Amino acid sequence: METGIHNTSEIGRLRKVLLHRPGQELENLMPEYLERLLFDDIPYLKEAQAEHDAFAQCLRDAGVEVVYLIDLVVNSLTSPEVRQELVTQFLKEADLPDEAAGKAVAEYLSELDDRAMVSAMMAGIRRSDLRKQGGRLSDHLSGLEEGYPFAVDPMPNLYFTRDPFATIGTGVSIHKMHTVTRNRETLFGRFIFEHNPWYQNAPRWYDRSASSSLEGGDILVLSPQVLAVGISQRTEGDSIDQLAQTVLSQSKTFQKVLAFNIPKSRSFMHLDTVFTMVDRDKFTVHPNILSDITVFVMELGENQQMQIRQETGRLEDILKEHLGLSQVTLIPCGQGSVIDAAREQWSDGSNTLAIAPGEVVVYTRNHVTNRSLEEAGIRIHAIPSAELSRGRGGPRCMSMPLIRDDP
Ligand SMILES: NC(=[NH2+])NCCC[C@H](N)C(=O)O
Repeated sequence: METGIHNTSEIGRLRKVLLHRPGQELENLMPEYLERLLFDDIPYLKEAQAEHDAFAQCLRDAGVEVVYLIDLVVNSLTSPEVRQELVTQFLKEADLPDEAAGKAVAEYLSELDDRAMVSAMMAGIRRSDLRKQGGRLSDHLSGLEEGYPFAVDPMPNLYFTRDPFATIGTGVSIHKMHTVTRNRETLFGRFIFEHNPWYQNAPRWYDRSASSSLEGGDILVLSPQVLAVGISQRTEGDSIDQLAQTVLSQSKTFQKVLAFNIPKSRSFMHLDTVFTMVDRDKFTVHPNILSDITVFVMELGENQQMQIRQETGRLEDILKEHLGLSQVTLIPCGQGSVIDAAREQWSDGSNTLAIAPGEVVVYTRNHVTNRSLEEAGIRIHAIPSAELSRGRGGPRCMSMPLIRDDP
């Protein structure tokens, strides 16, 4: 059955990709709340949008069809009942202080058309946006009180479409995110894969109702047979158990999951911040994971029981063994310099997006790593990122492949 999804590798020619153009949610970032909202500074929206438009155009120039998250969500609102269901669940997850606030936000949203409503859900709702109710003076003072100025938090990380859900083969895993702020984003994925006519037939490999966290930056489709998943700051072992059991037992092609144990730190938040695939036998890596990395090899035995064995060694040898490669090229971030690796990994020098075998999108700012890629025979498309980088994500983070050619 056609599911609208076909993603069997990291490097097959990219045909269709999901992006989110940063919106007013970035104008609702405040210094005192940056940490909770997972940002390290406040991007200048106009420039961030210009940089993101350059990213989208770079993909279009390469023949990739770009679709935007807001369009998929709006096209999922196929009836007034579905729209109401989204509003109801959105309000439940908005951490509203009381019933009156819920009514005020519901009234505010009810006055908007579908597109404006979804945009407001993404951007966050300022208390000053809400029309004052009632004839009491106290109702009109609420906006003047000290205190938290938002009725509903913004979702500033939405432009990192890699993470809330992930396409794997012809299906999708919809995630439970490590943080509350990002878990709200996965509600849009639920509605797309439940109601959007293009995608509602996609098999589910994971669901946002799960109890343990899984994020898409930790999932790499290394081949039609092999998935890599990071055990990271954001993704728990229990989640990988569940994902591996479902994918290996229900998909028609995947045979193995490699669970890589990586440092649990903010700068190494996902596997794709330290490791991405740029060609059939070439990878970018952070020097810290080149050797003595531990991987758990997960396969189903004859009785469909999961069999797990632990391997520790050089990443190169692990990849050769499990991908059946005679040789592997590992391209170190920052050309292996401790200083340049630290600097460029922080601005996602390892976080490349392959648009075809040996052809990747990178940030111009990571010039040391970019030079390594070119010296290894990789064709790079460098895009500006002065503002986009402030969210701590790169070209791979900012994209979710919907259709790729097989590798
Ligand atoms: N796949 C990735 N590396 N995503 C990066 C996401 C960055 C975002 N600020 C967060 O902390 O979640």
